[in-house]
Amino acid sequence: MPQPLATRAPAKINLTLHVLGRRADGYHELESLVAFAGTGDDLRLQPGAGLALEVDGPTAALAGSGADNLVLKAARLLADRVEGLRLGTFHLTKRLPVAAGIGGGSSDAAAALRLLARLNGLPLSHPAVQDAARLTGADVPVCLEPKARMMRGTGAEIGAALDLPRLFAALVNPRVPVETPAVFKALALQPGQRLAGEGHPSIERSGLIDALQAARNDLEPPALRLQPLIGEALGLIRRTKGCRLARMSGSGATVFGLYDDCETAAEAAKAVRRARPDWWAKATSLR
Ligand SMILES: C[C@@](CO)(OP(=O)(O)O)[C@H](O)COP(=O)(O)OP(=O)(O)OC[C@H]1O[C@@H](n2ccc(N)nc2=O)[C@H](O)[C@@H]1O
Ligand SMILES: Nc1ncnc2c1ncn2[C@@H]1O[C@H](COP(=O)(O)OP(=O)(O)O)[C@@H](O)[C@H]1O
Repeated sequence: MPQPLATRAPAKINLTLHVLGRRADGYHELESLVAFAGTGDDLRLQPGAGLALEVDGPTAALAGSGADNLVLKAARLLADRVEGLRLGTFHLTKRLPVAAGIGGGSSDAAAALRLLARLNGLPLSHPAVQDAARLTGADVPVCLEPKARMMRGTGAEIGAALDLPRLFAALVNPRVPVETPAVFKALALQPGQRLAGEGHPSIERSGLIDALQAARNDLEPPALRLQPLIGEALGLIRRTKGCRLARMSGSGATVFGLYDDCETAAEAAKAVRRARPDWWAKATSLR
């Protein structure tokens, strides 16, 4: 039997997320600095006949293993574009909270495309891989090669990988799902409407946290209106010792705190777990 292939599907964190406006087709134009966490899901592919998916892990039931799992959606979209694509059985170990603003499903889909590309000798720059990523979901292209970079447009315009210093973070999710379309809808922009706001600060290696402080997540206010527990999570993170910045990722509900070193981030995650043992809290590095 051929050896299984394996890859990590790291959590995606939007360190910033500026909404520039809404396009005529209803999608929103974004400018977002995206980074990836040390924590994530794991995906294996056992090459073989047909396409199948098995899912286990703490959040498996929430992600589901049916045809609408983004792993299968991405694999099908690639198989539709590459004749004779070698497939097999995927095994997903699902740990990330679902519908959480950290792109777990998108990262899983991107991981599936990485494994299929490796199995079939396709570069990730291959048009079929790029198209399958874009058509699976707005966040999938940035997850294909998970390194910190700027993401623009609706998500398809991906900047070069950035050489940023490692950031130390605590991620907190109050275990309430927040649906991305509902948050964009609650922004209440009309098609064609632009959102006024300071431009995105330039991102450089030095003074990174200062630049992040000067930016924002425009989805935070509408998400907070829909799910007030996000405000509670932000308050809790903000009060942890050594917190340099507290912000929501993506469309929520996961929030993150940034710290100067990994011990302080670990202490913060511990403090959150003590205060809210029922929540998901994890210390991790971002890059
Ligand atoms: C908000 C972000 C920020 O990175 O992340 P998450 O909160 O999902 O992690 C992404 O833009 C989400 O990407 P993704 O979750 O892949 O979105 P999709 O499934 O393609 O789209 C879900 C819905 O969100 C809205 N949507 C998405 C992206 C975008 N630029 N404008 C939008 O208006 C649309 O209503 C769309 O129908
Ligand atoms: N592999 C997967 N992991 C998580 N969610 C998935 C997956 N496949 C499909 N989904 C569906 O995609 C939706 C968004 O999930 P997810 O990617 O976790 O959201 P977010 O990007 O907000 O963190 C959920 O409603 C979930 O049911």
